[in-house]
Order: sequence, then C-alpha cells, then structure tokens
Amino acid sequence: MPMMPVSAMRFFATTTSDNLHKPKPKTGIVLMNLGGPANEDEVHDFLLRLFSDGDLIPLPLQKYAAQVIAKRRTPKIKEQYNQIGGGSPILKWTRQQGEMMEKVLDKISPETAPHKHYIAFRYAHPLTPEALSEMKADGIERAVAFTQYPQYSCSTTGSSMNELYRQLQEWDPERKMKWSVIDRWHTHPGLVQAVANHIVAGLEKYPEESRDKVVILFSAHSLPMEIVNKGDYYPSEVAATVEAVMKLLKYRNSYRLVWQSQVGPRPWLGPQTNAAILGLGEKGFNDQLLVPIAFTSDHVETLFELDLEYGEEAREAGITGLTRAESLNADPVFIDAMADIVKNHLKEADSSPISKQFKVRCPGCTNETCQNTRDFFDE
Ligand SMILES: C=CC1=C(C)c2cc3[nH]c(cc4nc(cc5[nH]c(cc1n2)c(C)c5CCC(=O)O)C(CCC(=O)O)=C4C)c(C)c3C=C
Ligand code: FES
Ligand SMILES: [Fe+2]
Repeated sequence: MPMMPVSAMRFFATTTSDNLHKPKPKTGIVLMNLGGPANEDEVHDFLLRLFSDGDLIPLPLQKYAAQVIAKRRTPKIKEQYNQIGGGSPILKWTRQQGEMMEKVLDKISPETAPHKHYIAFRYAHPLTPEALSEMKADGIERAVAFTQYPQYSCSTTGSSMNELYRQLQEWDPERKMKWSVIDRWHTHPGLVQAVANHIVAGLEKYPEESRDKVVILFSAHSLPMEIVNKGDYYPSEVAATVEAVMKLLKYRNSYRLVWQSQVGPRPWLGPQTNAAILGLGEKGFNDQLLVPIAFTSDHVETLFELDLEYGEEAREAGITGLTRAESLNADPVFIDAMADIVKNHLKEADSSPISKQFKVRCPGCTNETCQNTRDFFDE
C-alpha cells in the first residue's frame, strides 16, 4: 500500500473523525419545555396545541373548544409577540444552553460521553416526535428526559412526560431506547447560585444608599386553584427555590413570592404580580426588583408581561424604581448547573430511573395517563 504523506494523513484524520463523521452520541439528553411561536405565523398553532392539552387545561369538548379559544385569542397574543420582536426567543436560548451543556458534560462525565441534546417542546416546534425522530436517526440507546422547568407541576413537566410516554408507544414500541427522568431540580445549588448572582447584579443598579430597601419580588407563573387543590406540588417547590436563594443571600433584603400570567375567569393562586407591585408601591416601597423564578430563559412573560405591561402600570401609578433581574439564559454558572444535574442523575439512574417524588401522583389526580407514564419510565 502506498505511504500517505504525513500532512495528508493529518488532513485526513481531522476531516473524517472531527468534522465529517462526528462520533455517535452515547447519551441523548432531551430538554423538555413549553416552547413558543418562533414567529407570528406560528401563534395560532401554538395556542391550538396549548388549549388542546387536557393535562394543562381540561375543557368540555376539548377539541372544539380549543379551536374556538385559539382562534379568538390569536390576535391578542400575536400583538404581544410583535412587541417583543416578532417571536419567542425560547428556541434560541434552549439550543445555546443545550450546546454549552454538552461541552461541559463531555468534560465532567467522560464515561457517558459523547452527549447530545435534543429539544422537545410541548406546544411549538421542535415537538416531541421531531426530537424522537432525530434520536432514532442518531441511533440513541440511552436517553434522559430532562425537564427545563426547575419546579415540577403536572401542568408543565407532567404534561411533557405524558406526551413523551404517548409518543414513545409509537416511536419505539420495542423499547430500544433506555430512558430515565430528571423531573425537578428546584434546590440545586448551581441554580440557586445563578439566581442569587442575577439578584446581586440587579440590586447593584440601585444607588448604594437605598439598595438595602429594595423589595425583591420573585415572580412565578400562577396555577388555577383547582390544580393547587388537587395537590400539585409546584407552589411548594417554587417557595423552596425562593427560600434557598434568600438563604444564600443571607436574607439581605425584604422579599415576596408573587404569581403572574393568570388566564381566564376562574380563581388562580395569588397574590398576582401586578397587584403586588401596585400594593407595595402604595405602601411606600418604590424600589422593587422583579425576579423570574420558574422559567430559566426569556419568554413572552418576562419580555412582554413583566417588562412592558407591568412596567407601564407601575409607572402610571408613580412607581419609578421597578426593575427586573436578567433571566438565566446562557449564563455559564447556570450551564454548569445543568451539566451537574445530568451528571449526578446518570450516576444513579440505572437503579432509580425516576425520582421518589415523581412516583407519587397528586392525591386528587383522576388522570390514568399519569400512572401509565410513571409505570413506563420506572423500569
Ligand atoms: C412554570 C411555568 C408555567 C406554568 C406552571 C404554567 C401553567 C399554566 N399555563 C396556563 C395557560 C397558558 N400559558 C401560556 C403561556 C405560557 N405559559 C408558560 C409557563 C407556564 N405555564 C410560558 C413560559 C408561556 C409563554 C410561552 C412564551 O412564548 O413565552 C398561555 C398562552 C398565552 C396566552 O394565551 O395568554 C396560556 C393560555 C395554564 C392554564 C396553566 C396551569 C394549569
Ligand atoms: S394531575 Fe398530578 S399526577 Fe395526575
Ligand atoms: Fe402558562
């Protein structure tokens, strides 16, 4: 066989192994989240999927009610996305987080490398079947469902898990992929540290002499009281994140946990964020730092609702000191936390594919899919 010149060998080695034939991923990590319309044209279908989801909003005659409500609501929501640049930035952030996490994981967990992230949004592209199709093409045998909601709710992570369970019956009936689940990580030290850092940076924007008087308003997406009363653990887990962050900050400022984004006329968990801002303003607390605590990247609820809508209401009421801490987005401290969560999970996952907390259904749950999902992933 003729000898290949050294320079050509080097070229051959780099092009084939590094660029052309990336090694087959050993561990697939599916980042699961709500998703958002990438542009105005996707708003209707996003809302239709959302209102069709009985795990989120059970409606009589779900299919038809969803069509009616989605159509009616589309213009209002289109306008909101218009005002934040035309679409949701969640796909951009999730991709970036996934790529950065892969790199950290390959370093800190070489035994499970190479890692590859996939994205499964519940109501926008890429949807769960798109993630599964890509994973199948890559020949993934070991998969982790990694919720991107730090705190577990049956309306969010629970709905995504039920959807994954349903889709897997079709996509992998022979169960070639081995799965495990990261269902919550609301007190992970890296998450707590990253949020605390963003609060410190937010407080630094206030003059030093009044910084101690700023009230920190942790704001999370609210839940309908029916769901809370069924036993959904999300409110407790959000409160646990808040306490862990404040403990790390040595309770340096006053704080409150408040709830945003309620939809429709039925009762939701309060106090509502906008009412709390105004109520505290009336009581003389002009300086308030809003901190998104249940969603890790920017979305319409931070960029439109907190920044534009509530910001304007506050200004009209004469509150001049309302600001918002940055979302975690691609903060390296947060990315390290994501990688650490996956690494720790993979060490235990063979003996415990799902957490003890995930095994317990809401005391008031009547949805049998919730049990089927748990049985399926607990094998
Ligand atoms: C932790 C986060 C979220 C929880 C809990 C949650 C529960 C929940 N949401 C609805 C209804 C709607 N949510 C909508 C949008 C939306 N929801 C979240 C997060 C949580 N929801 C986000 C991040 C978004 C926006 C996505 C984006 O692009 O930024 C909407 C659609 C918008 C609208 O029509 O107002 C609805 C409807 C319910 C009923 C619920 C709990 C049962
Ligand atoms: S609704 Fe919570 S487990 Fe079914
Ligand atoms: Fe929501």
